[in-house]
Amino acid sequence: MHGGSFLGVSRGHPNVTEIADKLEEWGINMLFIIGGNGSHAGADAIDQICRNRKLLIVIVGIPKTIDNDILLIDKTFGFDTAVEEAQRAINAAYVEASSAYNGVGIVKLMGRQSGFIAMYATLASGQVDAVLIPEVPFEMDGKNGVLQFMKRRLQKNGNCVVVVAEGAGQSLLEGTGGFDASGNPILGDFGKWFYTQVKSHFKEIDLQADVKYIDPTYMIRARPCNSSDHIYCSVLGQNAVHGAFAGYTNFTVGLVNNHYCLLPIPEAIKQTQSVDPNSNMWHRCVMSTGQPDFVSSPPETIRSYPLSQRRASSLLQMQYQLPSSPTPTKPATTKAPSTETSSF
Ligand SMILES: Nc1ncnc2c1ncn2[C@@H]1O[C@H](COP(=O)(O)OP(=O)(O)OP(=O)(O)O)[C@@H](O)[C@H]1O
Ligand SMILES: O=P(O)(O)OC[C@H]1O[C@](O)(CO)[C@@H](O)[C@@H]1O
Repeated sequence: MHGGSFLGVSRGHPNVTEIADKLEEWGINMLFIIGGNGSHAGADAIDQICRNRKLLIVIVGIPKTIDNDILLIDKTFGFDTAVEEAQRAINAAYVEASSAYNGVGIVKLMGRQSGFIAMYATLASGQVDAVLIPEVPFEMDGKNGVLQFMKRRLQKNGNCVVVVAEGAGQSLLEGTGGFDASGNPILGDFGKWFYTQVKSHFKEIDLQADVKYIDPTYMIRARPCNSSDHIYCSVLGQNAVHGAFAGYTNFTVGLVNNHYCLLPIPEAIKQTQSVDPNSNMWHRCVMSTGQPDFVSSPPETIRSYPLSQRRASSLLQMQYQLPSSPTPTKPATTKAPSTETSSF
């Protein structure tokens, strides 16, 4: 087992009409497309052409991306491995930071528009002071800003580890305005920008700090898959073939609430799956770091009572479906929480 893809990867809009032409010319009657949102959009486009031409060609997607950003399915193939490797990078950052005097470790993780890798790796490591993802706005400066928080953590613990997702804080940067060959926006380099800001801020306030920046992104993506992903991938492959031989088309495969399912591609590509800041998982994540909302004015609905209560209350409300209350009360029974609507 090794990482990468022996089939090769593509960025850039292939000509879907030419693809359909070749399928027809070569008499291919099943096409399996492995990849993320873009690849599935391509699969959908090819399916449309095949339908228009009344070609009996089955088009199947297999969700493979470390980003885990495909709608409806619990996880994409590759995500689990990415989280495991990302957690190692966080551990390295923590070891460095905790060994240095006022050590600061900044770890950049992939995820263009979704912070799943950052969120899960943070949860898995338990060594993160703050995590910044694209879905959750934050401020750098001011008393509620990230920099003040980092200073407080340094004063309290003597070290601080911050995880930043690739797509975080784009509103704070000058956008590149460009797009890659596949049409994905080219992002500003938030990780490096953040590192520079942290360094110059501590210099400005005369706080001696040893700031290190770790960018393990391609090492994470290039890793051979772990055992869980290995099994998952095999089952996805088997289900893709079963579905194709059963005569379905324009579908993808995946775990949905822990059940293997076939899903229509048009539904799966309606939008990018992203971290829901109101989800149990994000709440678990911020509970584990203990980070506040890095904004000067939190949304109206949660402004009226303190952070500690707010977190407990929102967790209880979600898990036991209590009515909204500033002072959380104990649920009548302690039976297991009703099933969550999604694994996030
Ligand atoms: N609407 C579309 N029609 C046809 N092809 C598309 C479309 N969108 C994307 N593609 C093609 O699918 C391929 C993969 O797309 P993209 O580069 O966005 O990666 P992805 O599948 O989303 O996976 P990842 O985000 O993990 O890299 C590219 O060759 C891209 O041009
Ligand atoms: O190989 P490239 O073009 O640098 O792509 C990087 C992107 O690919 C991914 O690894 C997978 O979609 C993203 O997390 C990241 O933004």
